[in-house]
Amino acid sequence: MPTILSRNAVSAPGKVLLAGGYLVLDGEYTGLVFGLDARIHVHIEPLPTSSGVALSEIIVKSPQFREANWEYGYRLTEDDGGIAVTQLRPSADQPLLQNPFVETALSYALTYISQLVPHHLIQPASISIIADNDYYSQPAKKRTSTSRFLDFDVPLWEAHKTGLGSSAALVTAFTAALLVHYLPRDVFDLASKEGKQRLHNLAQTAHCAAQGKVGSGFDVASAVFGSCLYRRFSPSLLQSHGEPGAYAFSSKLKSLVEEDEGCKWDTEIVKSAVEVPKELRLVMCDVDCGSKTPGMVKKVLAWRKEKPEEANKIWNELQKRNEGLAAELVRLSKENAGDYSTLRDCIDKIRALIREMSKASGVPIEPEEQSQLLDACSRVSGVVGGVVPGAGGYDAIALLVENKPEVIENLRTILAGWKVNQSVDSGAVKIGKVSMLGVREEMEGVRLEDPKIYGEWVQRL
Ligand SMILES: Nc1ncnc2c1ncn2[C@@H]1O[C@H](COP(=O)(O)OP(=O)(O)OP(=O)(O)O)[C@@H](O)[C@H]1O
Ligand SMILES: C[C@@](O)(CCOP(=O)(O)O)CC(=O)O
Repeated sequence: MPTILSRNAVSAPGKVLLAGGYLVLDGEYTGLVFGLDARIHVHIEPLPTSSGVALSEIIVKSPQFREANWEYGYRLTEDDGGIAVTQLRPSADQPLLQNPFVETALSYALTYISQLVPHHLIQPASISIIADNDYYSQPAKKRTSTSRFLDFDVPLWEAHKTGLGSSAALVTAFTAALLVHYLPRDVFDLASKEGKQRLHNLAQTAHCAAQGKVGSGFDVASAVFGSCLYRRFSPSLLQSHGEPGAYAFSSKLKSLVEEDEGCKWDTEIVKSAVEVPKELRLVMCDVDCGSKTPGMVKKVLAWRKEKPEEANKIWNELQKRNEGLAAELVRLSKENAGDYSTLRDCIDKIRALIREMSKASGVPIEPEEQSQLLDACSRVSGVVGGVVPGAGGYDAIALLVENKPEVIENLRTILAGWKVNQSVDSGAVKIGKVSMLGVREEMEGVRLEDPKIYGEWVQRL
């Protein structure tokens, strides 16, 4: 039996953008983002060459899902082009199922690593991705399981994602696991401020490349740093580093990660501005309808470009109310006042402005059906209030509630029979069920994990 030299495991939290959706795309504004205690975990261990794999091969799998195995060959390219990653076909008769987030994160991380250690030290590895259950609406048959990590027993593309930011948490944890695995601690230390900053820069760059667009990056920032008040980086930072295999890509990526001259990241992360009083908790509810966020973003930005005065008046007022919400949460955390009337008023004013933006832009950010759901929840004793998080639409609601079992139970009763009707373009009506997720806010960002917690999910070689 080959000796396993070293195992490493890292996890990164999911996210909820409680305030600042759309505004956070513009560096003039901020977003209030909370990390969640639903994490994406990545376990990595050496793949002994005695297991019959090629000298430069990395195997990635998501054992909770079917057909979720990806095998990659990797090689150093010429002209400083970095590490080229090629997905290997398991067998001639099997289709090649790609995972752009895994493949891109692998290529970017190995390219950066190859700048810091000799190529021959980048040995074969086996990587397992394991997700906490709330990232996907688990099918009823799996609901009763007491296992911390469910076997979803479906391919990934059949899993209903719940909007907790799986790709951002995945790319962050995956990138961190590779850096921890291949770099000595005196070169990269995940626990250090510098280490987290370099991870942030690399994960943001890889995540944007994998998704093919440069969003605000709030989700990767909260995956790295945890709950924070977030101001985005300048999109121009990611305009000139090229792609793996291109001339000098490797040096450009290293400069971007290590913030050499001309590559300074202007992201602002303020942790102290974000707290939830210990008497309250965040409750996330998944609505299994679904809105197309990219289309909504495009339409809102088009409205702002066409009517800048109208839009900026709403956005500037929203920014003030969002800052007020964050400040009230911090005040309540310090004073333990127990009087949530001001907090409820902050939430109500933010919702009114979001509805005004919905009407002005013609985008259903807080559609009537979601307003009715939020109002019904807010009438439950102990519920302070709630919003449509992030881009809004029909996907989800986020509530701030008193952390008492009876409040959660009363809320669950209201939600059990609730249906959200979403009119779709064809005129049909999609009916969405509402389910309360088990997640709550968590302040901590990316962290090392004890590999033992994965038990049978990591098949020992
Ligand atoms: N457990 C997993 N294992 C491997 N890849 C995963 C896993 N979970 C998510 N992914 C990858 O992330 C992609 C989802 O990213 P996408 O940008 O579509 O949604 P998202 O906004 O990140 O998701 P969410 O709905 O969780 O907020 C999946 O298509 C898959 O490639
Ligand atoms: C609309 C936007 O501001 C937030 C989207 O948030 P979410 O993916 O709906 O949680 C887009 C972005 O910030 O990238």
